[in-house]
Amino acid sequence: MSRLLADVAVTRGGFSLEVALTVEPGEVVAVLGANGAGKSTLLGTLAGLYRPTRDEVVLGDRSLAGVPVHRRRVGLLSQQALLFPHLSARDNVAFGPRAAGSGRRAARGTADRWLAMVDATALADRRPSALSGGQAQRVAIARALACEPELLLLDEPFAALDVDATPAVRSLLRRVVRATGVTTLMVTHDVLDAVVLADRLVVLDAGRVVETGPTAEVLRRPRSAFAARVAGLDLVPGRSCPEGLTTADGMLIGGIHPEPVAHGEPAVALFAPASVSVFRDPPKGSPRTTLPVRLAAMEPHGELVRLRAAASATGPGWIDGLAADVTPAAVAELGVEPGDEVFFAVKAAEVTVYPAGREAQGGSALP
Ligand SMILES: Nc1ncnc2c1ncn2[C@@H]1O[C@H](COP(=O)(O)OP(=O)(O)OP(=O)(O)O)[C@@H](O)[C@H]1O
Repeated sequence: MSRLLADVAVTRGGFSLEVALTVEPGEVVAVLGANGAGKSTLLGTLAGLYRPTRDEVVLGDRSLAGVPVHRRRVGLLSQQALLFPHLSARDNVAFGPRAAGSGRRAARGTADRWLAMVDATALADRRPSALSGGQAQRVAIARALACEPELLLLDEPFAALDVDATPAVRSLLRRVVRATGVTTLMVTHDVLDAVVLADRLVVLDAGRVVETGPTAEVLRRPRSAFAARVAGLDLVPGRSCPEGLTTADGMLIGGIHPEPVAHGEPAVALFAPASVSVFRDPPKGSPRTTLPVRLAAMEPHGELVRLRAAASATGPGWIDGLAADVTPAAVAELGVEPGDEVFFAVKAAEVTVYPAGREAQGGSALP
């Protein structure tokens, strides 16, 4: 098992990525971030596909600076299985061991072991055109691992699969990654991938790391707006104050401090959308924090309806994306629809205020 130590900088067109990260031996780290945050660029840089301006990458005891793609011992699995169409599943998996110098029989033996590992023994003689998307991706997993990579890079490995195939391939990938103990970095848009597979999350925003931590910790206590959205929580950035948190534009969000935080320090207020009440008029005499919002969208969310807020033209930008989960009956009673101006209200007892993470302080998550 190998540790990955990476400190890379790369530019693509007008975009710049600067990321330092460590993946411990055998650890699975998921990289999350909005579209265009630089996730694929990071993976491609580690795979050796781009020429970085800073290239300090150490895998195990080897520096990968300037090492070409095929000598890195890095396996890359992308959305599409990208199998060689003219080769059987077995020969696809045997291709890497053959290229690394194994004899034909030995490489086929290796391929058969890996196909068994991904429950694809029965598919060994099939060409890719005779495989379903999920079957092809299982073969692609076997092919990536048959090269015995020291680092496995997964670029949205389930994104091209249909919803029925995804859970089985996801749990299979979890099983083989854990069984092999291969150090793994995975890009995903799906929080479920992160929850099922990843020990730790790294959140990218505009080419920089804005948050990192153990998966459960980041989802329970996100410190960046993106991680909060992924975790299904509302997050308001600001600075800690005795009553809760003050936003950059001076609004007070009443909340409790479950752990000591120095007043005036960068902090985030977190609350669950289900604890937000929605009103057409500002509730009078209420001890709640009341936020004027414009309704951007309404969508089903389990038994509830999720109302998504957009900042009004004159209101603060941090309101954008806040959510309230209310019952269908409440929506009918309110008679609201997208575009309406309404009020979100939340009680101080439902809001927790945490110090903002060190990584987040340099990022865009804070004012
Ligand atoms: N071939 C290219 N030439 C120039 N710029 C590029 C190229 N590919 C990507 N970029 C830019 O690099 C930035 C990061 O792209 P990247 O694909 O790494 O983001 P991402 O986080 O993987 O996004 P997504 O979630 O949409 O896949 C984007 O702003 C994009 O416009």
